[in-house]
Amino acid sequence: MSTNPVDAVLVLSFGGPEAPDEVRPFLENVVRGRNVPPERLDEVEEHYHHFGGMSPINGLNREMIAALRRELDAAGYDLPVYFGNRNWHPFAEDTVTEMAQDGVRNALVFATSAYGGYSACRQYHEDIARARAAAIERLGDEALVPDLTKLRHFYDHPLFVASVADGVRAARETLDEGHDARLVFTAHSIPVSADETAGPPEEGGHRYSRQVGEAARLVAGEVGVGDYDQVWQSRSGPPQIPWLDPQIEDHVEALAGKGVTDVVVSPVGFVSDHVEVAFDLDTELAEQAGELGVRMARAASAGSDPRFIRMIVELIAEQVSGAEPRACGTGPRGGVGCNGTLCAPGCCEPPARRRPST
Ligand SMILES: CC1=C(CCC(=O)O)c2cc3nc(cc4[nH]c(cc5[nH]c(cc1n2)c(C)c5CCC(=O)O)c(CCC(=O)O)c4C)C(CCC(=O)O)=C3C
Ligand SMILES: [Fe+2]
Repeated sequence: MSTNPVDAVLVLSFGGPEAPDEVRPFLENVVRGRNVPPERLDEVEEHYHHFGGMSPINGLNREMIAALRRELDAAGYDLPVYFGNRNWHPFAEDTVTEMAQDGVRNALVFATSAYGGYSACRQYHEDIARARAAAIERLGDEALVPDLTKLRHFYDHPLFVASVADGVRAARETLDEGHDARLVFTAHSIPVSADETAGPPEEGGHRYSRQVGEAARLVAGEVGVGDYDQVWQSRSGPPQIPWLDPQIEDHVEALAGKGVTDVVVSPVGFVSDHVEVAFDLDTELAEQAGELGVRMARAASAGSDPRFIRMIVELIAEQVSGAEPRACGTGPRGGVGCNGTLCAPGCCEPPARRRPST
């Protein structure tokens, strides 16, 4: 923890290309050092070109930041909000250097993921450490570079749950048979081995899938649906490596086979309608559903709801003024670390780098 008062907020996200010639270099950044086959990359490149080489993610994050600035002002917090990414401009390295030059000493980091796990949490701690190291190298003085404390997981925050639930309610209204529609929650699949090591070792793993499951349960409860499904999407990596299943496309096919005609799909695993949502669900899955004769309504993700922005302010208040964390679930929670230290020792070990167990 820093001894300086909190003097800024950094919104840290995944990043996405904003022009056709940025797509390939962006993808190379995403998969650097990972086991993603080139054919998969070619396929994903096409998803981005489907939208003119432009991911909506940066624009959506800029809108989120503008709303957060207004909400912080309204709550009486005089904190500038910065924007940095893992995989594309504005890179976190450049933003943290700029923060140092602006005299920021102690910032809170809101990472755009609700969950634990290597991809959803630990990698953001790594981004923070890398960005600070770059700024220290460029400025030649560690004392100039701000301390950065990542805010906690928020998958069970009542305002997150309420935002996702409202999306489900609105989607249901667009279907004639909406109230009988099958409710399906979806989140990004990860390798089974990564889920096994998600969370601190003493917790026994599976923090990511347990938190996603809990978020789905809480949202279903809020909209009064007892019977729902929670599945996975956007699998990559070689087919012989197991990832969390079922995939949503297989699941919708199975539902159609059972005679289901109406489906509401809620992307509870994501905070905004970026390419994973706009292509994998709104384009590909919607087309498949149409061919199967299934009417599909995609629920909005949480990030577009004003209560989501109020939630970010509450997470900030937890750190600035010791406000009591609000949570409506019973699952494991973590996410907080300063300057890239992990939530707990050995938390969310990436499987590929795990030491041999002999
Ligand atoms: C858990 C999780 C989240 C949710 C948490 C969070 O939001 O942070 C997430 C979000 C996102 N994933 C995104 C895009 C991509 N993810 C990829 C690849 C991968 N994702 C993984 C996991 C996750 N991903 C994993 C285990 C891989 C395999 C390679 C690796 O281990 O890294 C690839 C490479 C090609 C492919 O394999 O599909 C792309 C292009 C975008 C941006 C979309 C846009 O540009 O609008 C966003 C928000
Ligand atoms: Fe991803």
